[in-house]
Amino acid sequence: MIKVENLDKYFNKFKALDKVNLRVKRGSIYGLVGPNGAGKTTLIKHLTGIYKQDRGSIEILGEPVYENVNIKSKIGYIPDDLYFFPQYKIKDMAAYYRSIYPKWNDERYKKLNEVFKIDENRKINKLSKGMQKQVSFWLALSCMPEVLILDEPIDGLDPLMRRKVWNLVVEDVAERETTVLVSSHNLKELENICDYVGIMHKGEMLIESNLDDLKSDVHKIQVAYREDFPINLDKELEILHKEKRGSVYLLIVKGEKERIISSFNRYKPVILDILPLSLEEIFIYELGGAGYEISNIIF
Ligand SMILES: Nc1ncnc2c1ncn2[C@@H]1O[C@H](COP(=O)(O)OP(=O)(O)OP(=O)(O)O)[C@@H](O)[C@H]1O
Repeated sequence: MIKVENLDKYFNKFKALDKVNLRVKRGSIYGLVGPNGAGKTTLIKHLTGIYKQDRGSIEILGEPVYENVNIKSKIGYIPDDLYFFPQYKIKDMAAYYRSIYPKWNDERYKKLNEVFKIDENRKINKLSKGMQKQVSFWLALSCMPEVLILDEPIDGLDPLMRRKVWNLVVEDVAERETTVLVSSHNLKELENICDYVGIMHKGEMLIESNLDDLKSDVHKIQVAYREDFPINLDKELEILHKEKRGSVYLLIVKGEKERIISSFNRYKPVILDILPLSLEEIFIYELGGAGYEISNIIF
């Protein structure tokens, strides 16, 4: 559905995207994460046909996006820096969208007014930042997009509205098989809705994976032994992080869960707990492996 291959982008001599690959399946939700300046917005601007790549290819629904009006009309896009025409009321902007998006749906527009309870006669530039974000969702979803591309979409929304918006997105995916790519720094919320995750760093795609696979490959372990920590375990296991808190060791270990448990059990621990890793912890650990300074961050 969305396919990016070996995408390079330069801003003058600065390489903002370096051989980026990305695949998003139809009807799935893909979370794009990465530290500030990683290249998420630059990548998104290629997916929406705003930027032209220097190298590589970008296809949506099997076609290149750049200067492709047909494909662009099937994409709903919420940028991080919203733009509305000055002086436009919501209903004017709706009329504009109606004129350029062939699948615009008036019934849906009216229905969504029950969620986004804002008078359509209000001037958009006079609304608060969060209300403008609501309007952008209202309009984007009324276009009945096949692909929804969201750049920091919940920024500025209150907690209740964030939930409502995520519900709408998930409903859209379930009912219409909409394909969603969303960039966000809110990893807790992404974790609840994403099927796939791509972690970017310094213009590269560090990891692209199914969220469940990503989570089942790394484990957080609390373990205590009567004696010292068995040194053999340091060799047997792929230990990514180890610290001592009182008599308990806290470790991040990569590998198959059953094998890890049996290794720890061989040395008869007095405490052994395996805890799931959150997306936030995976993000921090993976970036640490890529040279991002994480020494002041405690797992
Ligand atoms: N138009 C531009 N001209 C020059 N450099 C740019 C331009 N747009 C982005 N960059 C640079 O490209 C890099 C990636 O920026 P980008 O906005 O894609 O990051 P991001 O991952 O979206 O960051 P954030 O999480 O802070 O929004 C940054 O170093 C940025 O300074």
